[in-house]
Amino acid sequence: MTTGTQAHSVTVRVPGKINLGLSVGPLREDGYHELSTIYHAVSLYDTVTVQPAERWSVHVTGPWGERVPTDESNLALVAAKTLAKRRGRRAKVDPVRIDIDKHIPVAGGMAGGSADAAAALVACRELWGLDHVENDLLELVAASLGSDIPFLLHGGTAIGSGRGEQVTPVLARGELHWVLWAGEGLSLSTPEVYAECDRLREEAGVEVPAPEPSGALMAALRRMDTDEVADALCNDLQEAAVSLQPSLAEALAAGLDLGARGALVSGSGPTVAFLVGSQTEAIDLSVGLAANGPTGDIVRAVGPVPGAQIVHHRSGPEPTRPRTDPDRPGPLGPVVG
Ligand SMILES: C[C@@](CO)(OP(=O)(O)O)[C@H](O)COP(=O)(O)OP(=O)(O)OC[C@H]1O[C@@H](n2ccc(N)nc2=O)[C@H](O)[C@@H]1O
Ligand SMILES: Nc1ncnc2c1ncn2[C@@H]1O[C@H](COP(=O)(O)OP(=O)(O)O)[C@@H](O)[C@H]1O
Repeated sequence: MTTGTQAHSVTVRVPGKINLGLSVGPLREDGYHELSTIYHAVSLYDTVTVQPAERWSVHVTGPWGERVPTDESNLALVAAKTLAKRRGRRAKVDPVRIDIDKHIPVAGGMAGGSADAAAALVACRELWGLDHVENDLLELVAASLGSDIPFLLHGGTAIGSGRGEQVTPVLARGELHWVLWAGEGLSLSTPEVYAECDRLREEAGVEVPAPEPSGALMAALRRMDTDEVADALCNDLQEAAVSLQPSLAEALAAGLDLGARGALVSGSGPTVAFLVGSQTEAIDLSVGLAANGPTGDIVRAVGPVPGAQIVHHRSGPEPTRPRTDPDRPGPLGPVVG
């Protein structure tokens, strides 16, 4: 898109995700597992702001800020630098300072690092005026950096296949209400959870079939019937996550006892997602968990919500109004108002 004036800063809001279904196939030769997953973006957001600077840097604030690396390994910084390399010969780009306001649990199975990477791609494309970088190229760059990143460009509810990087939107109407629980001091490494899943399967001597989307879950989403969705929630990584972090079993049981319609570990965990029927039920469950559940951070959220969206673009001395309606699910990439 053409901005006319040089942008001084661009702010992008990006959601975390849960996996409503996660079917994990056999280990591939490249070290990844073939997947069929149903991603679902929820209203727990990080905010990523980029602005031109003398040198590349990243600064992180917010409740999870202290757990995020600010060195060269930060995924938002990696994403920005990768886009800078892929910009094409004529486009000139300056280094950027990246500010992340971190609300998505770190190493929690909600793809927070991937979310920041997706946000950095959308923000830098806008800041640098890379109108020629089409969504397809942005998706390619995203996929090269992490399996979950392309989904965070889309948001909504979508099937992920391949290693998770191939994303197809699911037509689902209505809203689901969630209570998210992130246990105090808990974190799990994604590769370790996949490895534990392989180990448990080998130990049980099970033949691993090709992954496929759950028909029951797809049907429940078409009807958007909360109880049907609750019954169809499934995650092949849950057993492995609980094996590595046994306290998760207690958290899952506590939420169900306190009235959740359904419960599952989000992706590789350890965040637990509880499905409830309404905002009132979400408040009741949050209060119940805070009073009687295991210690952790408790957040209410709804889904689906759109992926990485520009919410503020400062191109002159005065801040401009938000350019998008961040609550309206939209197509891939920013929607210019
Ligand atoms: C499990 C999931 C479910 O959505 O998310 P999280 O729970 O981590 O957020 C994803 O598959 C995580 O995706 P992401 O975190 O982007 O993983 P990547 O950086 O691509 O890969 C990190 C490592 O995870 C393992 N991996 C990842 C994806 C996949 N399909 N098979 C794998 O075996 C590999 O060991 C890989 O080296
Ligand atoms: N911007 C970032 N936000 C969060 N984690 C990041 C970021 N950049 C790099 N990381 C690293 O990525 C790892 C995975 O974090 P995250 O994406 O939050 O979890 P998950 O893979 O479970 O969804 C963390 O251990 C952290 O060190």
